Amino acid sequence: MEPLPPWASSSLAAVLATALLLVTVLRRRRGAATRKYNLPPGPRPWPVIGNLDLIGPLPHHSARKLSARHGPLMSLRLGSFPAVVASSPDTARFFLKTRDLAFVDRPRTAAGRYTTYKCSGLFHSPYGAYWRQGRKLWQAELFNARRLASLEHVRGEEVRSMLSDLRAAAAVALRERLFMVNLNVISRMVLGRKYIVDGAGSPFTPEEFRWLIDEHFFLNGVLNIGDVIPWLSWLDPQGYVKRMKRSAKMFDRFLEHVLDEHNERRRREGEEFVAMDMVDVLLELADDPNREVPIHRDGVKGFTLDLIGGGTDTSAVTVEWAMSELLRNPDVLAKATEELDRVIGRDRLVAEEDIPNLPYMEAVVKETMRLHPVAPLLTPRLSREDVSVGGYDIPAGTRVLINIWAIGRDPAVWEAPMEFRPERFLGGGGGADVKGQDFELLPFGSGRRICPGIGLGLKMVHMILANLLHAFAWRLPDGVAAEELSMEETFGLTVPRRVPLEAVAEPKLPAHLYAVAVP
Ligand code: HEM
Repeated sequence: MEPLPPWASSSLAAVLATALLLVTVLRRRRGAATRKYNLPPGPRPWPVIGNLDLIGPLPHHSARKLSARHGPLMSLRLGSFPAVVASSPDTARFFLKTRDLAFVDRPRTAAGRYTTYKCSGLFHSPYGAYWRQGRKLWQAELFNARRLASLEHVRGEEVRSMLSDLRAAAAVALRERLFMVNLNVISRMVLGRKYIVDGAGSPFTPEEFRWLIDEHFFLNGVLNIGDVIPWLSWLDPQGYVKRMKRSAKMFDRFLEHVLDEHNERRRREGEEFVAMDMVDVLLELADDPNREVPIHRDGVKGFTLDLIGGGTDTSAVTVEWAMSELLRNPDVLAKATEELDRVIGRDRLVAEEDIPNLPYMEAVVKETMRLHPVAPLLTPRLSREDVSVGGYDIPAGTRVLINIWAIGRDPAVWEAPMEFRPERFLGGGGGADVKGQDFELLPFGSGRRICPGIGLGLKMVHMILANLLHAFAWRLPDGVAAEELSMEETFGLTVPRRVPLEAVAEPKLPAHLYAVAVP
């Protein structure tokens, strides 16, 4: 047996070893277990831990290696639960389109229970009337085209503010800037102001708030042993549940403060009240007595957390990967810059309405999402019923992982897949799209659970990346050769670079374009 992966502490390893021994002995006594289902091929599982020993710190890499041996539809056992991994466009299509409804549920996790009000946001919500209503409301009320357009000035102002800050810096660690610009945009769109910067009246200092957000992201991305081996959950061997309860309590204090402030304005303004941000909209929706399923205060807080969680890290991580690839591929960087000079000129910044006129930039974003999807295994689905495919059975209760990272690097699907070549998306209609219809490129997922923030996410990534390239000439710091730039990843709720990218930015536009007055 291989050594246990890093998620296993030594006390946990001792508990598991004892349990493993017991279960093995009991099994021998009972005789070989009868196999009811004809599962897809996969590695033989151990009692108790299943195949957890084969999952390393980068699960999408481990799964790809295993799939190369067992095939594009592979069985695994994750602790107590059966799982399948799809790693070809055809198998992805089967789960996300052909039988989407059978695989639309989510596994229950401690993070959903403790960090988002017993799964009252969309992300962790089980399939059912509450989730269906939530999706409709996101589409119709929060992310409709009119609302997104009406908040364009917020995105523009915050991007400008980031450019202004960058102008004062020489070598920059981009990640923090990218995280902050996205958080500021989301805060203003969702909460009405930038609580992390402008903490006035907030229960936390900006530093505490920043810590809280990091903790929330971290805890939503961990592999919590109690989720896969439920009878060990009472032990909380990694201490994650304790941390989840603590951060949830702190976040709740913050969200209560936000909701109180919003309700206070509604009371004060009475008939004159107009919803200014998404929390206002959510509170109005929660007040509607004709809702199919009531939205309680916890629901408003759960959706708000989803908006902050979904909208911050995803776009920041994508832009950091794009900048890394561009700095490693100077010819691609030169072509993207040339397009910006030609289409925008040097006397203004890039606006959202310019994006459709920048096909090379769009191709750079697609190519980044092919090689560096922020959620390489999408987010786990759960089968709601027994399903058969290609002569194999997938029992109800199976976790489904779609390895879009492996699909993006499959030589059977992509020519020279390891090369960063945006040109593959040019000509002939732009090649595959990212909106869930082309199963070789699924950075936002597909089907009923497709990312509901796709419109905002794409706007943010394009606006930030295009303006970074337009406003500055970029290079790696002295002594760092392009071909030596590390492209290692680290796994969590998203998959960012292991080592944050550092680069040197030299302003190239007239000084007045960097001047801002942001509220
Ligand atoms: C570059 C930006 C983004 C990327 C790459 C991305 C990617 C994803 C992916 C892969 C999923 C899982 C889809 C599936 O299981 O099939 C997802 C779900 C989700 N995303 Fe995004 N996302 C982005 C931006 C956003 C934004 C801006 C928001 C909201 C402000 C958001 C909110 C959500 C939510 C709430 C879900 C869960 C939906 C559900 O389970 O019904 N995302 N996203």
